[in-house]
Amino acid sequence: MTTLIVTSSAHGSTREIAERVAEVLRTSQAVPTVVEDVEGAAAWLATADAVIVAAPVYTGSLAADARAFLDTRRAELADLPLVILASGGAPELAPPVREKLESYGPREVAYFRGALVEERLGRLEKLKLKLSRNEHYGDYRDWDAIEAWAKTLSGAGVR
Ligand SMILES: Cc1cc2nc3c(=O)[nH]c(=O)nc-3n(C[C@H](O)[C@H](O)[C@H](O)COP(=O)(O)O)c2cc1C
Repeated sequence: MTTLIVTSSAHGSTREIAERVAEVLRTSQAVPTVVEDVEGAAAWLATADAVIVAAPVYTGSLAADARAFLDTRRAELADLPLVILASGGAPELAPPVREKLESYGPREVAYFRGALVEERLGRLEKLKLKLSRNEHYGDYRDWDAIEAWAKTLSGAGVR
């Protein structure tokens, strides 16, 4: 039984969340877990017994590459327990984003605040942030909550 965590992470903070979830699954849940960037993840789908897609919200939508993965792999994902973990700067996941993510039929959509480090961003990204009123600079990742959530995943079919 292998769980595949598919991650999209332009600036690395979602990848670190995915790695922490994987560590909890492996060590305290004894679930063999692979973390793969979204570009290389399709090759692992055939060996996966459950899939977690971990991706950030950018300008009001899940990262485009993660959405493309969910769209193009919809048929394969329909046969597997699927969990979506979104991360973002806002305190809550915006309802339209949650609604869109629920449309992929996951067992669960989880949301955790991520990290937004000004020095890592380009000019255009900073401008987009300003325009979308998402300038929540800081590291808001709640590692205790992330680890506690990872321990509940067997309830969502991750074993
Ligand atoms: C250009 C840009 C747009 C963003 N838009 C949103 C948004 O609409 N909603 C939100 O909650 N967070 C938004 N964020 C914050 C990111 O989702 C957050 O910083 C996330 O942790 C980044 O993940 P990463 O380090 O894996 O790239 C945005 C960040 C950037 C750089």
